[in-house]
Amino acid sequence: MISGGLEKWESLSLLVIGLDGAGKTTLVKRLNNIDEGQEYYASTSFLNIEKFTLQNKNRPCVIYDLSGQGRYRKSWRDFYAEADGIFFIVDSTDTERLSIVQEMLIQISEDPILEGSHIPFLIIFNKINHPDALSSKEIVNFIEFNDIKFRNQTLTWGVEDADFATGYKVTECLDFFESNFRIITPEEEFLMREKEAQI
Ligand SMILES: Nc1nc2c(ncn2[C@@H]2O[C@H](COP(=O)(O)OP(=O)(O)OP(=O)(O)O)[C@@H](O)[C@H]2O)c(=O)[nH]1
Ligand SMILES: [Mg+2]
Repeated sequence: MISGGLEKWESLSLLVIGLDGAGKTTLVKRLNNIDEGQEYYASTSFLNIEKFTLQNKNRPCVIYDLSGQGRYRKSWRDFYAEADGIFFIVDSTDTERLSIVQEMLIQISEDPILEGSHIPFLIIFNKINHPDALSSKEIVNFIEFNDIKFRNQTLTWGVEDADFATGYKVTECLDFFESNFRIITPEEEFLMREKEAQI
């Protein structure tokens, strides 16, 4: 049965965060190349909003590309509640700031706004083709990813390496989002309410 809930399906929100210089805007630019004719309708120094279309299901998506500069990082959380998925981009060559990356990820995994949330949260090790890049395995170990995952056990965590400058693994990153985002349909909501009433 087609439900009224489909309206919400029409546009998904993808939040892209990570330290300054990680490659967030590069990803957004690349998405626009992939999907020509995208309308650009807002950009400020803190927030760059673009539209693109998820290829597999032809579903429109709004991407929120936030600035990663220190003074803006506290404002990332203002966008968590509305996000259908989050990409956290890491510069794999920026070994000196991996401890800051770890700190930011710990904060996110403990953030009450994301408590109980099931949205996909993909950590992307970008610039992987650069000669100075650490391997994804090395970064996973350094940031103690298992410990981070343990702090929030409902989010749909994932890791991926990528190289947005060349387009390597862009599709895989989007596939992770597309396969794991989840919107509760009115039918599911109805069933959940029924279950609650029975308890
Ligand atoms: N070698 C290499 N360089 C990349 C890659 N992705 C991005 N860059 C470069 O890294 C620099 C920073 O990229 P941006 O996309 O502007 O970084 P950002 O995450 O948007 O940074 P802020 O907006 O400051 O938070 C640019 O010079 C990019 O060209 C990559 O995969 N490989
Ligand atoms: Mg940027």
